[in-house]
Amino acid sequence: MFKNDFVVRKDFILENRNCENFVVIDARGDMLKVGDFIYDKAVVLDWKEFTFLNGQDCKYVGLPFEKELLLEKFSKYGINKDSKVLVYINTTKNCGMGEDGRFKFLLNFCGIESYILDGGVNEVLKTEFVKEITDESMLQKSNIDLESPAFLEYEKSILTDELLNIYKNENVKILDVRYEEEYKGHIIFGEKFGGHIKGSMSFPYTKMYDDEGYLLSNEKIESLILDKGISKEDEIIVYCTTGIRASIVYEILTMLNFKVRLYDESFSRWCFVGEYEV
Ligand SMILES: O=S(=O)([O-])[S-]
Repeated sequence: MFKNDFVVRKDFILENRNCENFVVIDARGDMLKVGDFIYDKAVVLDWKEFTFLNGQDCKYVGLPFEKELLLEKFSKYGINKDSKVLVYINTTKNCGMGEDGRFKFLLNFCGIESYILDGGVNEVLKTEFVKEITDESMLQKSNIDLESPAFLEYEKSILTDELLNIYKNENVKILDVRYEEEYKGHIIFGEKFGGHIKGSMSFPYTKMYDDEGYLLSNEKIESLILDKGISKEDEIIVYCTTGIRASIVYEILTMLNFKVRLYDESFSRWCFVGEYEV
């Protein structure tokens, strides 16, 4: 079992259910469909609403908006600085893509206390506080913002220009966390080319989970990273296609005290400007 104060299971829901400032996000967003079950008091959110998506040749695509704007967007859903937020998605077995990590990343950035539900929807179902989406009117489409600029946040993220300067350094370890077939050249999510950043190593985010979609233990995940020849002194850069899968890897490796930054412009942008290989 993965142990961290910010990775919780169903008991956390039961303990906090009646707290006024407790908000549960179902991060499946636009992927939800009729017949799905959600936590009965869940706020359904889609990561795209909180992410810059409108850059030419994918420039800055995947970066968050600036903090004040994110706070304004979250506040429309009853989430503010005093909230205690739990995020869940489908387990990886059912195609969860790390959206829980993405929201945690964004909420941390805004200074909002946030937690990831290990086991995702499985754990929600165990609480029995669920409701079924019975018709289309219960589904909402996310409000995509194509006007606001990206926030170029350097502390947790690395931008393309810096990565171009350091990606060949020996102590910089770049992890491609997409599916292995994408690393090997298969295009699933529309990047310009197949393949991976030259010199990067494949570490599909799904490796962090067991068959039921629960995170492996701290020791197991740590040894998967150490086995790649990466130490706690190395600088790790994680990337995927738009920064979603990489966000959950970023969050978990940060909890394990690795030095990690997120390349959220991702392989989509790298294809236009950087060296790649198949
Ligand atoms: O998860 S993703 O951003 O690579 S589509």
